[in-house]
Amino acid sequence: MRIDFTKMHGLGNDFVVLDGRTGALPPIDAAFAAALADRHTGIGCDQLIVLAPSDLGDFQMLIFNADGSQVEACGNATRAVGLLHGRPATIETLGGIVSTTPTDTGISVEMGKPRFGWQDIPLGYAMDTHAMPVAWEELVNPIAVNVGNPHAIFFVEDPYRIDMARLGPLVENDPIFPERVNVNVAAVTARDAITLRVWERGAGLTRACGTGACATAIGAMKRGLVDRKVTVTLPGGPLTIEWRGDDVIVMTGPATESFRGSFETADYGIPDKVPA
Ligand SMILES: N[C@@H](CCC[C@H](N)C(=O)O)C(=O)O
Repeated sequence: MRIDFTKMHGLGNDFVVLDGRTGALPPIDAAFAAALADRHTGIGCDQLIVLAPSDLGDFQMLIFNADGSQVEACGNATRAVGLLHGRPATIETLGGIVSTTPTDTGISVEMGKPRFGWQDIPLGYAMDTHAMPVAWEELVNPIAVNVGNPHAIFFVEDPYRIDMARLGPLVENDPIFPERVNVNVAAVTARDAITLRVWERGAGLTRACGTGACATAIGAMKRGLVDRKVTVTLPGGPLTIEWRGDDVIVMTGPATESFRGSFETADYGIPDKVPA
């Protein structure tokens, strides 16, 4: 079976998008997602995005990390899919309903409301996620913010001096985070500016992470370090994040289509059979 795909990115965080809104796709499992995402033997991407019909929104967006794990939210992919759709959309995700609107300055996304609180950890007690008394070498005292998916945010002097390739996986896979976690290292440089690098759960160091930018901005606001609207600059470029008075996070930034193509499912070990 031949399947069309669109290769897209948001600030260099790249996606393969499969559109199953009108025609059926074969079942997508973790092995298929990881095979497509492989940069040497597949198409290559940080996340595989699958669009499907929805009863709750205009359509549904399924998100798979490069390691094949299925996750709840992806900010950059939401902008990319908003661009693909070409007009305002409400999108069902595992993390909730998000909505996208094309604007003069890019695609704007209402990401929903952040969640904090207490996290039950496998050590037999609950921990306040606003200021977790834990450390991984120089990464200390994170705030954990859930914006559909889970993030730990560490405020540091210079994110580019942190050895993310070594410390990222240590934090991501620590049993204190039962669902694993996205690891953000951030420096507040002004009341409206943050510099950020993200080690993504299931994908490693990416050029940008939209939900990471949202969670980090909210974490900094919660700690009183910045105002309610900030520019978060990632290695791939800037995003604007606003925490509105109604508690909803709004992210605005660019999205780009790189190219379109098609592949044979048999080349990825997928049987030539579409569910009825
Ligand atoms: N790149 C994304 C986040 C993708 C999911 C994340 N790695 C997770 O496991 O939660 C973004 O732009 O938000």
